[in-house]
Amino acid sequence: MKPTPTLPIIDPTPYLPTTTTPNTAHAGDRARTAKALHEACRDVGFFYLRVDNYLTKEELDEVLVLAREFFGRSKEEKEQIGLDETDRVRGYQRLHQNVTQGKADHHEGLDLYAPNPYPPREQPTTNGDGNEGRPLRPLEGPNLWPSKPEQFKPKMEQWIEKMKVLGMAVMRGMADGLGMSEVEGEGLRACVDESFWVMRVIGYPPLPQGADGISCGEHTDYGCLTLLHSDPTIPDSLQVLSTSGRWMTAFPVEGCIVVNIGSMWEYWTGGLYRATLHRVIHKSPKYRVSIPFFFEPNFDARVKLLDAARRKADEEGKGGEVKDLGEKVYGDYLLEKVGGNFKY
Ligand SMILES: O=C(O)CCC(=O)C(=O)O
Ligand SMILES: [Fe+2]
Repeated sequence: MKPTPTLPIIDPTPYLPTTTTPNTAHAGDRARTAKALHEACRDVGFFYLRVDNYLTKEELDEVLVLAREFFGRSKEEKEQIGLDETDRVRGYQRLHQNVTQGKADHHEGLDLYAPNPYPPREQPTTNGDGNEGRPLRPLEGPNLWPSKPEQFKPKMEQWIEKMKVLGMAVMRGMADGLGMSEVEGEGLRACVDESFWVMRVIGYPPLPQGADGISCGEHTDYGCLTLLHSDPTIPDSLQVLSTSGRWMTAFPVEGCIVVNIGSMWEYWTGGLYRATLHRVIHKSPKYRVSIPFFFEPNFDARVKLLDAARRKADEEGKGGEVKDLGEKVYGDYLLEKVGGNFKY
């Protein structure tokens, strides 16, 4: 018997763009989705998002197959696109190179980001031998793509485009869920319409037998929405901390991805919505792959308490729980965070 899902399942279809623009979904369907998003973000910070109306089974499967194929290639080949080859943030990270709270994680990965976020500046002076005179700043370099498997880059690029649209649809639903006016919704969307997205392709070898290890240490995500697609055949790896303080397993549900909200939503809602702690403990014998896509604010977005969040909290008798956490420029926050992520 299949276990009952521990998280709510939400259908974003009424907010997805359709061939008839704008989406002519029934207002009642939108309201149901918006309410479900609000409750999930307020109560758990995690939910399942139905994507089987939006992505074919083939699309869902092929990116995982390509990820698995990439990790199956030789160490030398993978290290050719290692983090050290560019801005020390984009690229391949070997097993144990990623660190969470000072401890090495038991996974390897490939990190991809939206293009260079910095305004153009003068070309670096050369140091006489034709080499550039200054190192790249973090995030300044190009993404490093594997040349094999050949379909990796084009298929992942298609996935990125699909996830951007999906992220925006969820943001529309969340704006309605908070009771935002049309103008307020526009304001929120203007903070994410050029999302400085991040995508990680992660490979988890099983933890050594008998070890009490952790594959990815407990953490909250930094940004806005994490859209996580992982191997549906591996039941019990991702764990989410429930409000009662117990770890619960977010096992994969067919036709769904797992979504959680990051710290930026805490700034937007003064803590009404929570970025929930989660971790990965992968013990089963099969190598696990997962592809979290982080739909983040624009690099220069100024994130601060939304009036709508205050109103909503007051309406629900939770006004006292909302704390103005000040303003964060998303890109600055990201740079603070990525600096501590790796052991070089
Ligand atoms: O691989 C997973 O299931 C989760 C990964 C994760 O939490 C992260 O990369 O932030
Ligand atoms: Fe995470």
